Amino acid sequence: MPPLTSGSFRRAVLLRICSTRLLAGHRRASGPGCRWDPPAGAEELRGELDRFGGVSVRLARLGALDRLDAASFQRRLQAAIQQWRSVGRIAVWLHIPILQSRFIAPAASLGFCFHHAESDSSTLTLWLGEGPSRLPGYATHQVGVAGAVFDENTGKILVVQDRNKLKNMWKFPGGLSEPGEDIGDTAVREVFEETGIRSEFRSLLSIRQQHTNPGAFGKSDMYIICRLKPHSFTIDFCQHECLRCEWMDLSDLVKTENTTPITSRVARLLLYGYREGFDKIDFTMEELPAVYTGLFYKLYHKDLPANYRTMTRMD
Ligand SMILES: NC(=O)C1=CN([C@@H]2O[C@H](COP(=O)(O)OP(=O)(O)OC[C@H]3O[C@@H](n4cnc5c(N)ncnc54)[C@H](O)[C@@H]3O)[C@@H](O)[C@H]2O)C=CC1
Ligand SMILES: [Mg+2]
Repeated sequence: MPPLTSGSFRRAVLLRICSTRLLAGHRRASGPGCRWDPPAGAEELRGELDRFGGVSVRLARLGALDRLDAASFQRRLQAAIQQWRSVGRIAVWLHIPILQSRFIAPAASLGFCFHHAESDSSTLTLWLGEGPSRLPGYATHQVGVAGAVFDENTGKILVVQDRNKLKNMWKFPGGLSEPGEDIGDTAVREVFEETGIRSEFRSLLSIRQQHTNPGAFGKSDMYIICRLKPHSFTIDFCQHECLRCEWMDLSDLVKTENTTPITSRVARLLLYGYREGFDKIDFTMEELPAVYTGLFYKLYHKDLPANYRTMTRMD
């Protein structure tokens, strides 16, 4: 390395200080205001800046904390908060691996709250900006999907009675969507798991939204019913979940009182589609590219005539 002149030495020192600040999230990372002494202990809690002006600290990446006790952690976190405040950070996201959960209580005593938890870690947040917190909440809804498997050749619909319910009413087989699973795939999977029937996604028929749902741990519940076409017909139902399972005349499901209001309504919708054409009731699906991200998404809506799809101006 060539010897440093006094000018280049000063630039090198400034560069080092400024890059330290970038790691810790300093707003005024260049220019004469760059001189800065971090409070003792704050340096160990290095975080990454996000594009909103918050700092994200991942304890799993900070090896120096391995042998730290809760009280020492609290002192370091307090010093770090003081530093983040002084440089105008708006929020702190603290990601704590489950095996370092001893750090949760000290963080909470400094004002942190839970944002969410996954199986092996929890994330706590502290709002440092002005006014009430503008941080977005975590997942708000549970998504359940049912399959209305309708055989157009016989006019029969696949229905089950739930084993674990207090009242044994007829309903469509279905269940909770898994993370990353498409709606149609959930319907086909749940129908197969509960009834042994193989089927294919045709359309989305209805969405119910319900809040403070006891079955969703008090959160909101989206219950989506899809129309499926059967590919097999021999029932082999799941004894754990279902009490009964059968192919029922759609007209009987419309008439029966032994069903839930939503099942009854969708049975009427299906009867209307069966008689007048499914295009009257179907929201079909198309996969489209997302802007910027390189990902794809599924879009559901009523059929759009070809001339409207290609329309470039209003005639
Ligand atoms: N209107 C309707 O016809 C009905 C609609 N739904 C909707 O269906 C969706 C959920 O469908 P499910 O068939 O319930 O889901 P699912 O088919 O994924 O089954 C849930 C499984 O978890 C088990 N389970 C649930 N809580 C449990 C606990 N605390 N301890 C042990 N095991 C537990 C159940 O026994 C069942 O085996 C929701 O969106 C719900 O709102 C549910 C029932 C009726
Ligand atoms: Mg189920």
